Amino acid sequence: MTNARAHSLAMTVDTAHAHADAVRTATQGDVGLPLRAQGLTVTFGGLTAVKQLDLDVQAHEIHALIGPNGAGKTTVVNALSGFVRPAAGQIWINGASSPHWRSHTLARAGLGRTFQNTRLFGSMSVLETVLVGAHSRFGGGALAALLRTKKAREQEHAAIADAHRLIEFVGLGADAPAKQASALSYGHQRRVELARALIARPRVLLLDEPLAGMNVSEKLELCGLIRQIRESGVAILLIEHDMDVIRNLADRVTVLHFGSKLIEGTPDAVLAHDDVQSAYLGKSR
Ligand SMILES: Nc1ncnc2c1ncn2[C@@H]1O[C@H](COP(=O)(O)OP(=O)(O)OP(=O)(O)O)[C@@H](O)[C@H]1O
Repeated sequence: MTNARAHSLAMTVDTAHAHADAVRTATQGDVGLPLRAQGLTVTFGGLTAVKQLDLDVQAHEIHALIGPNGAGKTTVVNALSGFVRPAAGQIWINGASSPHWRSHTLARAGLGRTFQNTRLFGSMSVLETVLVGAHSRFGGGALAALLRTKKAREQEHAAIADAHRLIEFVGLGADAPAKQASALSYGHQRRVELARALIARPRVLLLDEPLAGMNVSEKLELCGLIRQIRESGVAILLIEHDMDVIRNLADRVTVLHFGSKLIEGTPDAVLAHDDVQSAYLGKSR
């Protein structure tokens, strides 16, 4: 990595520090759940896309968020990850809440995400792309980066070592770090995205349709990887349309319908429920 790139990486960290107080002064939730949302409401003009949603993601669980097209799933993930400002409601990450969550303060509090469509930057290598995700971890700020302090150098070395480890963990080959990320196959790009999210050491990871566009064997492999991520201690909120994947992967399922929670429970119980059959699967009772 060039010095200029290392500096810009560390500079972005300083912005996160500017908002750290918001997290530090946050009210402590009464629970240390990786993620809790209460009364979450998101509006777009006259449309209420998410209504009064209560959602908990427990430690070590894969929690699936399902529902028909337009039910509000992506909007929930966008609100939970600071990309959309909720009209109402409160979000706790690891028991901490803030009235002003932004994506970088959420990341520092322990929340990571991937996107419905891969977002990899033009000419960056896999290693550089993954390192972009590390900025929320760094301390020291812009001055330390400019002065190339010992601490800044140590953090950079630790992040690079972590990036290599994670690139291997997500199943990319030994030659992957130097490759251009955007030139990889679609399935491999999704793995790069996972490594980029994991390097921030999240306690909860929001995955928006991580298996979309994959063939059956790619899906199976990625399901295995998602399980490994859960086993490594990261709780997961997963948006997914494939019911076989839900049955296979999820510990708990929340069904959204017109922005509200229809039902929550185990995959078998939820998918067998009459309301889900009619509302989500389009079957008549
Ligand atoms: N930025 C926006 N501006 C206006 N309306 C929006 C915006 N984003 C989402 N919506 C609307 O909010 C509702 C919920 O959309 P959302 O994308 O969250 O649903 P979804 O359950 O993720 O759907 P899908 O399964 O098709 O991805 C829809 O009616 C959608 O048109």
